[in-house]
Amino acid sequence: MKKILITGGAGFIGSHVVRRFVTNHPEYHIYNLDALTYAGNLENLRDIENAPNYTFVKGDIVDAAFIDKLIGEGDFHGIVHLAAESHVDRSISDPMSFVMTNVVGTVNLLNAAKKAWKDDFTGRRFYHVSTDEVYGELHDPGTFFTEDTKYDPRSPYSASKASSDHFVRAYQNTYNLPVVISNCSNNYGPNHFPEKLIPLMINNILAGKPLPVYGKGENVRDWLFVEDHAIAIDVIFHDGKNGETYNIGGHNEWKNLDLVLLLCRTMDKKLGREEGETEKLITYVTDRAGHDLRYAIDATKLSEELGWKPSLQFEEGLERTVDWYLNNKEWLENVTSGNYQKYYADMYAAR
Ligand SMILES: NC(=O)c1ccc[n+]([C@@H]2O[C@H](COP(=O)([O-])OP(=O)(O)OC[C@H]3O[C@@H](n4cnc5c(N)ncnc54)[C@H](O)[C@@H]3O)[C@@H](O)[C@H]2O)c1
Repeated sequence: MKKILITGGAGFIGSHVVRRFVTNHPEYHIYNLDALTYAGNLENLRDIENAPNYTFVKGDIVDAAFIDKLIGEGDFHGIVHLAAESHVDRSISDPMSFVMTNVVGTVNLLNAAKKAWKDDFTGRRFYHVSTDEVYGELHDPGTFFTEDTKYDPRSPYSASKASSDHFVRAYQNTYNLPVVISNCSNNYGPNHFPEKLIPLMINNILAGKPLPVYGKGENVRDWLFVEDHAIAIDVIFHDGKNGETYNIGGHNEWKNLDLVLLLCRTMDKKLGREEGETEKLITYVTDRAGHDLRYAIDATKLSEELGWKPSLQFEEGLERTVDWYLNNKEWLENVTSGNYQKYYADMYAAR
C-alpha cells in the first residue's frame, strides 16, 4: 500500500485534507505528522482516528534529525505539506517562529525527501500548500492574482510562505525533486481556530463580546469553503504537473465589514434575535500594521486544466459553518481554553 505523509493534519485545513484522503483513498495509508501546537488538535479527526489506513505521528518539522529519520525510513510515495504557523497577527509579534516552522521546517522536509528518494523520484511527489498572500495586495477592482503575478509578500507570515515557495521551486530546479505548489485564498469552515476572522466573530457573538473590525472594515478577501480547498488539493496532488503552480480561489470577494454584517444577520436568525441586534457588537479597532487591502485569485488554470471548481455558494457555506459552531460549542470552549491541547499533550507525553 502506498504511503502518504500529510504535515499539519491536526490543524484547520490539514484535518479536512487528512479526512478526505483517508476516506476517499483507501489505496493509501495516510500518516499525519503534527506538532500539536495551539492550532493543532486531534479532536478535529475523532471520526477517522481508528480508520485502518490512518496513523498519527507527533513531531516537529523544525527537528531535522527526527524528520530525516521519519522520511528516511517511511518510504513515502508523496508528501503533502501543510504544517505552518498561519496567523498574520502572530507573525507581526513573533516573526522568528514563522521563519523556523515555515522556512526551516519546509527545507528540512525537502532535504529529507531528496535524501530518502535518492535521485529516483519516479512516482514521488512533494506538494507544498501555500497562500495567495505571497503575491502582495491588489488595489484596482477587476484585477486578480494569476500564477504569473510577481511575488511581493508584505507581512512576516507571507514573507515566510514566499520564502518556502522559493525553496520548493529551487529543489525542483537544482535537484529535480518532483514538486507542485498551490496558492489558495482565505478558507472558512468547521474546525477553524477562533483567532481568524470568521470563527473569532462567531465565538465573540456567542460570548456577547465586541466584534473587532480592523480600520474601517474596507479590506477585501476572497473566501473559499475549506472542503473545496481539500478537494482541490486532492485533484492537484493526483493530476497536477510537476514544477507547476496552481492558484485556488472561490471567486467570492467580500469586504471585511460586509462579511461581518452578513454573519451578524445569519446569527440573528439562528439565535432567534431581532434583525440588527447582533451587529450592535461591532467595534472598529486600530488597523493591523501593513494590512493588505485586497486579495483576489484567478483560478482559471486549475479549472481549465484540472476541472476543479468550488462546489458551494458562500451563503450556504457560511450557514453550514455557523451551524457547525452552534452544534460544537464544547469544541470552541476547549480550544479557547487550551483544554484539548493539554489533553493531547499529556496523552503523548505519557507514551
Ligand atoms: N487558513 C487559510 O485561509 C489558508 C489559506 C491558504 C493557505 N493556507 C496554508 O495552509 C496550511 C494550513 O493552514 P491552516 O489554516 O490549516 O493552519 P493551522 O494553523 O490551523 O494549522 C497548522 C497546523 O500545523 C501544525 N504545526 C505548526 N507548527 C508545526 C511544526 N513545527 N511541526 C509540525 N506541525 C506543526 C499545527 O499543530 C497545526 O495543526 C498552511 O501552510 C497555510 O499557510 C492557509
